Amino acid sequence: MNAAISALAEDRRFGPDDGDPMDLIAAALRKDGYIVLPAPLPPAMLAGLLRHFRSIDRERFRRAGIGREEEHQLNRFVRSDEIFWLDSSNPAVTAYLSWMETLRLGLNRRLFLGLFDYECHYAYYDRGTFYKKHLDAFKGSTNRVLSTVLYLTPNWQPRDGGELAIYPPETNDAPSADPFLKVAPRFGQMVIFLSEDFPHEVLTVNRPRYSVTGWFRVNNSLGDSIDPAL
Ligand SMILES: O=C(O)CCC(=O)C(=O)O
Ligand SMILES: [Fe+2]
Repeated sequence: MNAAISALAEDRRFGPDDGDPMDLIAAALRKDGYIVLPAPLPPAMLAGLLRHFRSIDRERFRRAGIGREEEHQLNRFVRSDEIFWLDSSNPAVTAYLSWMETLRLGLNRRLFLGLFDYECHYAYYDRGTFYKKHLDAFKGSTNRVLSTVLYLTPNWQPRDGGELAIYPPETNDAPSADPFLKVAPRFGQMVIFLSEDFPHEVLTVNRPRYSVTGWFRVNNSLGDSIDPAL
């Protein structure tokens, strides 16, 4: 990854209303297509999110599927996490969504991405679960532009597994390569990457893993069809 940004990110916490960090995030996305931010959010927001996450009954989480709504299917060989879609009914989530909204506007201003909205869910990976190598978006067939993952696993240790392995964009010359980066799902760490460009994989988890996964989307509405669905 971009060494300068990584060093700066280690150094201090990023806040989107901090002019500079927003420039750095935009510059990294433009140049590399991804960025890892070790601790962008205030500790109180992280604590509030984890408290909310843990307060939700496991029965309210759904087995995650793959594919878009109409062809939504469960495939436990591909992914075995459970998810809970978020709305703004909880104060910690509202604070998080408002932080992401500031980021959305800042990135639009700098990168002209035309990001239209942000959708996100909690993801719970129990011991033994994983998400095999996949792309979050296929060119031309989705409105997901940027993927974000915020990790909320307290006291994560390397033996706990569940790293996010990120692969280089696939080309015809090099259809499959090794991952070039493994992101630790360490409490408070966030990764942002171009949804269409980077195949990625959640390695097998050895201890319950908590995260918030989300996507900035563009609005592809044409005529009568509203996409994203409201
Ligand atoms: O939790 C992660 O590290 C990535 C999750 C993911 O790839 C997804 O939900 O699409
Ligand atoms: Fe993904």
